[in-house]
Amino acid sequence: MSGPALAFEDVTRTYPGVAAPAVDGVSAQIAGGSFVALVGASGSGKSTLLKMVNRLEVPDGGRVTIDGDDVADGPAPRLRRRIGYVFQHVGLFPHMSVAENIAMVPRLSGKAAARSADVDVAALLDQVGLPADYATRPPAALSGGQRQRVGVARALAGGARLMLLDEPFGALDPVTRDRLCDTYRGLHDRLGLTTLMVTHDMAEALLMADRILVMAAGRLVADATPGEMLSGAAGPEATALVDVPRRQSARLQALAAA
Ligand SMILES: Nc1ncnc2c1ncn2[C@@H]1O[C@H](COP(=O)(O)OP(=O)(O)OP(=O)(O)O)[C@@H](O)[C@H]1O
Repeated sequence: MSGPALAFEDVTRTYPGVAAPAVDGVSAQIAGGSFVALVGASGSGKSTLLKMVNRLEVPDGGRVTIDGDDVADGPAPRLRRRIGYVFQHVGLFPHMSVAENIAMVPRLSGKAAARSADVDVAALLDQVGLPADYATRPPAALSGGQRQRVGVARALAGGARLMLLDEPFGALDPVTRDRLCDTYRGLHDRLGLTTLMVTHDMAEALLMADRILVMAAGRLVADATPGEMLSGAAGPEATALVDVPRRQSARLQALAAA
């Protein structure tokens, strides 16, 4: 069974006091079980688009649906139970243990009596590649990469099958980042999740995602597979983004050959 389908239908969001819309008439269908990366220059509207899925932002026009249900219907906590959300500085509660942090989300999102004991913390830690005895540690006793792993475990704790990732690995060193990307892609496949991930790293998008959406000035300017992006078939904006890792790779190869 795969995660839910997600759809953006002509979605627009203009922040109060700002003339230009942050998101401007975006439409996209994301199939259940797919891994989609959202890329584009800083300020192009990626985070705003993502936040309209879990109602941290509300569209002025259009709608967002999950398996056909408008996210605007019903209480926000019920919606957020269906969605895992991981962002750059994952925001663990410092005075709680790792286990308490992981069990916190079901409680916040309204699932009655979800104490640490109700969530299989050891299994979740195992899924994100952390030893079970980390459960009793405070977040301060973890590295940045380990904290992000706990963030992923917490996002999965409520049983969500739709994951929104906003630069989840952005603050990590490249080696840790690479490992965590592998762990996460493995999890996505094993659990049959639907994932929408904002990233600034085009190489990461190309290597991790099934499909890449490119935003520029609030609009969707390309929607293509990594192969189409690399072949130049996805248009000039996409090609310009792909050229960055391509040039870096060529320079490295030249260095190695020198
Ligand atoms: N709360 C807000 N109030 C006013 N304007 C905002 C607010 N949040 C974002 N914006 C503006 O909306 C536009 C899109 O912002 P958004 O954070 O969605 O872009 P982004 O592509 O995720 O950027 P980045 O890659 O830098 O995180 C930007 O011009 C930004 O300044």
